Amino acid sequence: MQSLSPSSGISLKSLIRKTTPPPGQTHRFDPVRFVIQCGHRSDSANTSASTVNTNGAPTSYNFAGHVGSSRADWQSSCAILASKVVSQQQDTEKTGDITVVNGHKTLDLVPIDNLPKPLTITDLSPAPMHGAQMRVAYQGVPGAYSEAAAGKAYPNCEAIPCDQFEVAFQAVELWIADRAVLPVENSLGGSIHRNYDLLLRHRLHIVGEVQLPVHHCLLALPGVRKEYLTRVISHPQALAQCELTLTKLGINVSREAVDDTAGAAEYIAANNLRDTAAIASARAAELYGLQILAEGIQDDSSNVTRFVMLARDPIIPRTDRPFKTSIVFAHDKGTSVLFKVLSAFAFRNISLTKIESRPHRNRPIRLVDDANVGTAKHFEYMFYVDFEASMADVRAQNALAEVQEFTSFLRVLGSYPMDMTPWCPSREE
Ligand SMILES: O=C(O)C(=O)C[C@]1(C(=O)O)C=C[C@@H](O)C=C1
Repeated sequence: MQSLSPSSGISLKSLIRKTTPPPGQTHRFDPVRFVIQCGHRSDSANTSASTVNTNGAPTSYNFAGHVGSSRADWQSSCAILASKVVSQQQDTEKTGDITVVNGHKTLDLVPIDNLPKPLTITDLSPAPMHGAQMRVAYQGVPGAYSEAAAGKAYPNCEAIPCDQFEVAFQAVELWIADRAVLPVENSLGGSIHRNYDLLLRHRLHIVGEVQLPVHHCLLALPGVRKEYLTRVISHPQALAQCELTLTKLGINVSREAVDDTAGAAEYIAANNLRDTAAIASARAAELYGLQILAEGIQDDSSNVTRFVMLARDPIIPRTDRPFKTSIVFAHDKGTSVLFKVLSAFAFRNISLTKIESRPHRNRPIRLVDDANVGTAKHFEYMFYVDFEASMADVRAQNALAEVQEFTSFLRVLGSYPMDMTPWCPSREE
């Protein structure tokens, strides 16, 4: 990955040069790719979601939905799935430059001049850039874990800092970046809900995943001691991941949320704050001239954040290595469909690796009237499921053909190689 140390001084203005996209590609995104609007059908066979990518090459997922044995057999064999809905953590909704979670106060970050500045919404004029080097958008400033994830996903990339997740999505859509690398879940802090919502709102495709061991440090200005601290600032996920350890260290001062971990370090350095510590990476300490007061302060030594890589076009799914597929679906009749959908995977021995539910923003409430007892108000959800199979695998195609029967909306977010990096939790990124 290209270094974003202060000496490199990449200016974001240079990222927005006016060039045209490569031949055969356009700025427009095909909203139908991998989106299947479906109704109920009695026959499940030969349903095909055939689409064309922007290079003109057909990308087709054929859902031939054949169910090989009786429904009663598989319904009983997968009954265990019914209780497996994952509980959710707090939302990390971002608004503008500032994050507010659980009443944490927010801060305005004062940037340091010689580091690349995060893209803002106003930088996003549709002015594409397409060079030989992969440009990868991430949320945060240099030294953020997301920057390390971008480097792990694309080792020789030019990492482009963005001030919001939304901006990273748009940077790819507008050809300012070739890929975005964004966190979706952490082993301690849970899901990054904002990115689930954005995955649905935008038309990018998941083309890969990286799992990054996250090794947090407590950083302060040189000479500052723990006793001087009146507050600890960081990304809300990082605060959540270190809560118990901070208490054990006797640091019972206020916690305040900012947009990203490295941004917290930058803020302390830029404002010469001697009463404030940041939770961030050792690389952030180096970049912003802070000392490490404590290392490895995450509540679990094997703390891992999973990031997804996003692109304008999907990759061709394969079967010669482990693949994962991510889908999102909803149903007009609410959550009763969930068990049926999950059983389509259980029946075919396809393991699920993640289930997430988010409010159905277009139709958040469903009213069910009963003349005798009144009106029930059910909340409506979008369900996100990751499963361990490639879309090139006939089992996955059959499972999705069946899912399509049970759902009113189904979209394949991507089918991509699983991160199979050998387990090395103590390694610092
Ligand atoms: O703030 C950062 O450094 C980030 O990259 C963001 C983020 C997150 O969104 O969860 C990524 C990894 C860590 O889990 C903590 C924070």
